[in-house]
Amino acid sequence: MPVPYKPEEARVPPVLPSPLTPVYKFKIALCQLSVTADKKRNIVHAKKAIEEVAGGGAELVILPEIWNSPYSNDSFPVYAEDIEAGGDAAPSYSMLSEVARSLQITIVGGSIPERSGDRLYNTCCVFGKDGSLKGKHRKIHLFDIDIPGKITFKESNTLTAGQHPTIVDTDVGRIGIGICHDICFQELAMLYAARGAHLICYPSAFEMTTGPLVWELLQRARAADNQLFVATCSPARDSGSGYIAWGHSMLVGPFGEIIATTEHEEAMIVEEIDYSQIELRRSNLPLEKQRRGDLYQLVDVQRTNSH
Ligand SMILES: NC(=O)CC(=O)C(=O)O
Repeated sequence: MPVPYKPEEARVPPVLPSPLTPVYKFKIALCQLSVTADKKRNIVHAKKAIEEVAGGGAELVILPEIWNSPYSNDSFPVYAEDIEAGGDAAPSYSMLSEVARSLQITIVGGSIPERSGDRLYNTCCVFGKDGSLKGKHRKIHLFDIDIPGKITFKESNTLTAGQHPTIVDTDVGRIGIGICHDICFQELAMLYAARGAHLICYPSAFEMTTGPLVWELLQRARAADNQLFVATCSPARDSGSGYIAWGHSMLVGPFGEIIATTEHEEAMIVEEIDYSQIELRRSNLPLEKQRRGDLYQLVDVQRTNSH
């Protein structure tokens, strides 16, 4: 006898009730920053950029992956900050907290190398309008790649992978966080959607081989498959650096449509997000109801384990 299909059973319900009404508009900013080997300059530069976009009305600001340091295994240990210690041990982290508080905005603080005991992580901190740390995402999927003649890079030579998905309730909606290579894993985005995310932010640094191939494709797929907003933010391209970023930071809507994008130079985008588009898309094309939970299921392993 086939098991009867009940769509409501296939859905992993959100952990928390959604904090927002379905209609909610605000401005998001993507700061595609130039990054140098001078950490102090990078911090001052990022602060200025955040002030500039907040002046343009941004209530949520996203920075790039590894914005305070060159993207290299040699640099990660040198530029790493002890986020738990804070203060002088974490100047990039402290600046973000302070500027979120003084400007009363939410910041998805890109990522920085984090030192915790004898381990290093690639870590994104999310700050609320009061400057408090709302969430900390350690990159779950490390970027190890070997395409001979094109790119060979192994983050796992120095970094340890994070162990937890990160979803944060903020004044500008429920936000799932991934860092760059995390975008390649659809299950993570599905999990965030199932937990009620309105937006997934991926601070990123795609490079010159993967960038032209899959960067736009992955962002649009994550947004369209899950019918939510996706925002990415890359460093600006520096052709003289050891790791050359693709750039092309992007905001994608729940139809998979590109709302705004940069080229590869330093650039700031300030653009409106309207969360009512999520409801509209989901009523136009109710993927959640059409999903065949009798044939396949998303398993939320950590929720399952903790219950
Ligand atoms: N920094 C990264 O994780 C880069 C990446 O994922 C890529 O494909 O490029």
